[in-house]
Amino acid sequence: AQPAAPAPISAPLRDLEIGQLNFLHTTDTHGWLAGHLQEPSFSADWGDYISFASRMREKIEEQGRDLLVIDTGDRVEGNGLYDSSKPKGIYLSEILRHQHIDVITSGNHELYQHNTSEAEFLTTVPNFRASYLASNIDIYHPVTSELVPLAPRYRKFTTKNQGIRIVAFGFLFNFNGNYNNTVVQPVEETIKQAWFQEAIQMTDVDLFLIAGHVPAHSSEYRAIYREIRKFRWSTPIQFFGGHEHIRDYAQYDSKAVALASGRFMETIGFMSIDGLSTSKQPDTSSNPVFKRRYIDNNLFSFYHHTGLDHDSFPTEKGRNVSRLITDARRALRLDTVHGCSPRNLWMSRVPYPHADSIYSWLAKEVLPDSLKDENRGSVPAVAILNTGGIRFDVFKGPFFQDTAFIISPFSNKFRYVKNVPYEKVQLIIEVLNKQKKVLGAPREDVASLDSLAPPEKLSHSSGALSEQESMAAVYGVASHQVPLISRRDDDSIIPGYTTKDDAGTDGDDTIHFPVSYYEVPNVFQALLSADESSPPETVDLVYIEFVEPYLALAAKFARLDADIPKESEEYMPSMGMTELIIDWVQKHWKCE
Ligand SMILES: Nc1ccn([C@@H]2O[C@H](COP(=O)(O)O)[C@@H](O)[C@H]2O)c(=O)n1
Repeated sequence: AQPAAPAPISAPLRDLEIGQLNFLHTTDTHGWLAGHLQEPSFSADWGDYISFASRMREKIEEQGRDLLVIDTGDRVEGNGLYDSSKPKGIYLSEILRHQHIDVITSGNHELYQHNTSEAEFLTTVPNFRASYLASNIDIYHPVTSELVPLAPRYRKFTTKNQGIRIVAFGFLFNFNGNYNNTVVQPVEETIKQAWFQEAIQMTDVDLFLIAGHVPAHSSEYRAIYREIRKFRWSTPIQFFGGHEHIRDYAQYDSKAVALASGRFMETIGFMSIDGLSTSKQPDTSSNPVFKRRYIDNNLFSFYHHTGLDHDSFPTEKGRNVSRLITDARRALRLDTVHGCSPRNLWMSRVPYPHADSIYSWLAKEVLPDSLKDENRGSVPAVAILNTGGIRFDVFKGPFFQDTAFIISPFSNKFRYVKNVPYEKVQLIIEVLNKQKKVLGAPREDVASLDSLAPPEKLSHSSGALSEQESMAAVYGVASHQVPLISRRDDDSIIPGYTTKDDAGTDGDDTIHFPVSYYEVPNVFQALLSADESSPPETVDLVYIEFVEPYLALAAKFARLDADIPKESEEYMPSMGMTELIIDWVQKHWKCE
């Protein structure tokens, strides 16, 4: 773990059930390779994970069984370790590559920017060679400009000890917010292609392995499942997914399941399968048994599951990688303290608006104080920001350089349109928050207004949680994420994930009591340079650039006669959201 990481807190644990074939799974790590330095439950780093995978492999292989390691993308954007270097990501790929990964795929965040997908193509794909799969992503080659697959479409391999014959794929959900140097083919089209048809109709396959940056419960995975079942009605299928940042498990039939393993290095997903046919014992009538576990990413859990301790657990490679992370964090000055937060500020543990909501803090304090374009003098303005642009909570106490990138990693700029009636702005906000879809939207990604909000909200609208569970979540019953820990006086149980999935309520390795979850709107607004007692007649409509396509459609819906992409200009060009927050904290949150 990192020198500054808090020690994990002991808690009651459920064991892992080792099978014939076992998996460790990460997804949506978003640069959190140092682990969580303010949360004991998630305080292990990528070096510890390397030791964990290696020790688990030793334990499993001693029994003649197999272990595969999977990562399903969104490794970038979301933490100072990735976002604060110039250029972004110069330390991350070197740290990542030391983990042995058997199947690795791309997420949407690897494709938002031109240079991110090129770095993927030129560095991460070669680093992981045959393990990187891209079944539905192409890239314009940086040198030849030819459209080529980002990585191989699929891979057939046989496991080392058991001889399990696997055909593996690597998918991305139907994403179209990518920069124009990549092409993401819709999953439903990809599965009609000859290469996919040939791959799923191969004989001598004991398991189809679908890794992807795709929610466990999703139309994309259902389409793949149906296509495979048309030809292979009884071959076991193991899906690994992500994107919604939740722990989730879907049972498609008795031989086909999907696991999603959370976000931000909070969770190491574990799966085991028993009863598979193998090259040594081909038996098509096998009845596999699937077991899943969501491991809290901390050393207490790792020691328990490996049966090792402080001295026997770490591997040399793991220790070296932890050191690499420490060095990178030092070079990036991520421990620099800009101020001290007087209270916790939550994304979804309190409703919005609320005195302890991070969005209320931004809307009422940070933006009115700091978002000002000198060229606009005292013209009143309303700023519209998507809640999904804010990625994490702020904890009471030191506000580090890293904290700024953790809560606001994206390099989105502000833009504005002049002279917009205040009433129209309010109508636009209502459309963005209340309408499920903007009517007549020309592009699928733009149509889904849920993409403006944090990804966890998607699981509520996509049905990963039942309506009842979703309501329970909104009313603060279901758990979602864990803030700074305080033990309940009466017992050893600490707050944390209490996941409910298709297999029940026993998935989490650590037994927790739940924390509350409230749904947030898609966008929130801040009134700038205005007398709050009476609303202005017209305002500058300021917005964070990620919302532009959605805003343009909502504006049409609200009958605002303006072509927003064409008529808008940069607002306060010198500052992005991250710098603005740092600046505000330095001025307002002195440490005592
Ligand atoms: N430049 C960006 C990129 C993304 N967002 C927000 O993040 C969401 C996607 O994140 P996932 O981890 O779910 O893939 C996206 O829908 C936006 O809400 C952003 O604000 N700016």
